[in-house]
Amino acid sequence: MPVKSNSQYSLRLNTYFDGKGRVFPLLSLIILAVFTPLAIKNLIIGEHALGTLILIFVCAFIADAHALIKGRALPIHEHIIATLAISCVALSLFTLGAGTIFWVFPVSIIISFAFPLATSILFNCALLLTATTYVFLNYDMADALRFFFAYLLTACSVHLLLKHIDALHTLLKEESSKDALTGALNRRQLNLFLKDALANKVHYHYDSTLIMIDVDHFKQINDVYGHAKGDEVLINLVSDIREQIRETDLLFRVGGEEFVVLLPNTDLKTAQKVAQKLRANIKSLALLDNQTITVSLGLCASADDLTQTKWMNCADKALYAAKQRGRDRVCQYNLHHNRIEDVAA
Ligand SMILES: Nc1nc2c(ncn2[C@@H]2O[C@H](COP(=O)(O)OP(=O)(O)OP(=O)(O)O)[C@@H](O)[C@H]2O)c(=O)[nH]1
Repeated sequence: MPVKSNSQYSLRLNTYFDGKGRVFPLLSLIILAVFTPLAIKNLIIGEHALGTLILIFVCAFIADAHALIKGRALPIHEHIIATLAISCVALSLFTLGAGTIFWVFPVSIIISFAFPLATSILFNCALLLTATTYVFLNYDMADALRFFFAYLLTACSVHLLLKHIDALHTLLKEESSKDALTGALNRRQLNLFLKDALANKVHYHYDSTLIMIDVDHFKQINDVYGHAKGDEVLINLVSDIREQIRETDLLFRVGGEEFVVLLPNTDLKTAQKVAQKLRANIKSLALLDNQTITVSLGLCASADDLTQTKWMNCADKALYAAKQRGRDRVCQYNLHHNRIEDVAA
């Protein structure tokens, strides 16, 4: 199994772990500080079942938070933790009485903040039904309805707030991953994906190839047609490259008119064909009225003992050679012989 094979549109987003996951460890500290003394108090006053249940809930929450911080799989399923939380509230209501009803609200908020949406809705409904039933059985219908709507209002407000935070988080993550002009991925993303590609090579022997692309004489295009036209050329170039490559290939903008295409699980031979196809296609595009646009390309395939920096440097050297040898061509860095070779058209 490769480490990652994300399409560039999915990026490396995981809202639950990136967004709510950040709240989870902090929440676990608050839970530890508030609920541990409460559990001990219950054990001291003889409410052993309740005290023990609260302690189990705290331990389960801390165990998951710890795993999350360490980047490991969560040892306790979220449904178990949410069930423990609701059981604590239900047991305290039915053993200690109505005064403990106030715990319903923080527990509802903890469930909403800590767990994914489906779990949050499911367990909030369960908590709402349990607590409303308690109020109805011990008071009257009017109080039960009052409680029902107060809870509903709280849960819906928290849900709306979280939805808004999630949307902002996703937007922020997308914006910080992409180049604002062309929408190609940025250099930060490149470093992450290079790391994955090299790990795939070492652990699973999957070859990946880097293609570095630089527009020829781009300064001249800016000088003759203006900066705005230059921008338009870059935007069209990116959308054309995207059309030519596979969904799983990744396109990055690493400089003004310099781009990198990372072809995961692709050997050098296939990458040579892709590079020549990109070069020929860009040349055939009518991006400017009276002038053909050409690009130079440098290739380098992954290897076991390669670092990210060396990989980029070798592709860059191949690109530089393509420029030196007359532009509008593809060169590759041969890591076995440490030399740069022309790639036949
Ligand atoms: N329109 C536009 N131009 C940019 C952008 N970023 C960088 N440039 C321009 O790209 C040009 C790059 O010029 P050079 O590095 O000299 O390279 P070149 O003219 O393409 O020449 P070779 O690469 O040697 O073929 C510079 O004039 C930069 O101002 C951008 O976002 N938009």
